[in-house]
Amino acid sequence: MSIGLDPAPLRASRGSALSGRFRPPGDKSISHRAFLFGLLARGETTVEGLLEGDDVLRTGRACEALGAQVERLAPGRWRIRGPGLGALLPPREPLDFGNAGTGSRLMMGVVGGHGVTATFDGDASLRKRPMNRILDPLKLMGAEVLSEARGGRCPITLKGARDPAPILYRTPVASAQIKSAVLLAGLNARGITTVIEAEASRDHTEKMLVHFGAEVTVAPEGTGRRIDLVGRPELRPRPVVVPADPSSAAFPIVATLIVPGSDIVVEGVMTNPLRSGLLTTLVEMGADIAILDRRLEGGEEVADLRVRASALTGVDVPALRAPSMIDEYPILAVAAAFARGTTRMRGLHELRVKESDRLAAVAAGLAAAGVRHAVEGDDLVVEGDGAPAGGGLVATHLDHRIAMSFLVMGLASRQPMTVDDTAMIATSFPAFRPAMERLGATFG
Ligand SMILES: O=C(O)C1=C[C@@H](OP(=O)(O)O)[C@@H](O)[C@H](O)C1
Ligand SMILES: C=C(OP(=O)(O)O)C(=O)O
Repeated sequence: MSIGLDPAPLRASRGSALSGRFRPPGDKSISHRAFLFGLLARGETTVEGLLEGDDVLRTGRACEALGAQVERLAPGRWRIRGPGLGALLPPREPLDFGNAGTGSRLMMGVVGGHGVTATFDGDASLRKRPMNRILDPLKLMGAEVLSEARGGRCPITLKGARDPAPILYRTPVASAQIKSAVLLAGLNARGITTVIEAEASRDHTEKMLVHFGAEVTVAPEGTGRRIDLVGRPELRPRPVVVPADPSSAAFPIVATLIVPGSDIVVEGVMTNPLRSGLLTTLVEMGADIAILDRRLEGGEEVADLRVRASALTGVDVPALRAPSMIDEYPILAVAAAFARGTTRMRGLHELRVKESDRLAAVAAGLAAAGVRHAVEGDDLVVEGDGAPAGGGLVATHLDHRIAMSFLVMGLASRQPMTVDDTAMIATSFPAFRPAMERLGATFG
C-alpha cells in the first residue's frame, strides 16, 4: 500500500442517526509488535487480525529487510519466518517508516541491540519527531549514531551494539515507545535490563515478551512500574491474535454519542486498563456505554460496547490519566465540544510531539468550528455549549487522528466540517470511511 502525495479533502455533514454493529481493525500497537517479535523469534510466527494499515505494513517491510520472510496468507492473517535474536541481517537500503513513530522507534531498539547498521527515515511528519528520547538510552547500551538530521531527527543512521550493555533506565516521560525500545535492545544483552517508569504506559511489549518465552517481571514502583528483563532468552515463535483497537473504536463511539438517536455495538474492543482512559472519561461525562460480554482474546481483555447517543457534561480529566488515553485527546476534544460546560484536559505536553503538534492542531480545529476553547500551559480547556456551529476547514498536518476527529465532529455540528486531507487515515484505520458510512455517516 502507498499513500498518495495529493491531498484528499473530505466533508462530513449532519445526517441520520448511526446504527448497526461494527468491529474496529486490529490494534496498531500490537500489530507492530507482532511483526517485530516474528523477526526476533527463530521460526514461524502466525498473526491473526493484523491491522493492515500503512504504518504496520512498513514495519513488516523493515522486518523483511532485516532478514525475516513476511507473507500475507489471507486478510489479517500473516506468517513471519524470523531469523531470530542475534541473527539479523544488515538492511541494504534505508528503512522507510512513513508516518510511524511506533514502527521507527521500536525498530531502533531492535537494531540498537544488534551488531547491524541501519538508516531510519520517514515522511515529513516523522522527520520532525524527536528521536533522542530513544537514541539516548541506546547510546548508553553501546549503540552509535553515525549520522542524524539536526536535533536527533530522521534520517538517522544507527550502528547497533554487538554486545549491548544491560542498563537500568528511568524513562524521562511516560512513553511505551521509549520503554519498548530499551527492552527490545535489552533482549540481546547479557544480564538484566531494567526500565522504571514514573507512570505506567501501555504494557503490550511486556505481555508479548512473556508470550514469546522471555523472563520478565513487572512490579509496582511508586506511582508507576519497574520492569526487569533477563537478556538473551530463547524466543519461541507463538501465534498472535490481535484484538480490536480501542484508539480506532474511539471514533464511532464518539460519533454515536453526539449524533442524536444513535445506537451501535462496537465488537471485540480491547479494554486493557492502560488503554481505557477515554472510556472512563466518557462515562464520567454521562455517556451511555454498556460493557457486554467481557472475555479474553490473544491474552487481552476485550468486550462488546453498546453505545447510545447521550447528553454529555464537561469534566476535569487528570494528568495522571493521560498515558492511558494519549492518542484519544483529539476525539475527546470533539466530545467536549458537544458537552455542556467546561472540560479541562490536563498535562498534555506529549501531544506536541505526535504526528503533528496535536495541541495546536486541535485548538485550530476547534477555532474553525466556532468552539470556545483555550490552551493554558499544557492543558486544553473546551467550553461546550452542546451544539457546535461547525462550518470550518481543518488543517490535518499529516495527522490521521486530527482528520478522523474533525470528520466525526461534522456528523453532528450545525454546519458541515471539511478536513484538508484524509490520506493519512490509511496509516491506522484504512476502512474508516466505508465503516462509518455503513453505520449511517454522511461524507462527501
Ligand atoms: O507503544 C506504542 O505502541 C505507542 C505508544 C504511544 O506513544 P508514546 O510512547 O510516545 O507515548 C502512542 O502515542 C502511540 O500511538 C503508540
Ligand atoms: C501517535 C500515534 O502513532 P505513532 O507514534 O506510532 O506515529 C498515533 O497513532 O496516534
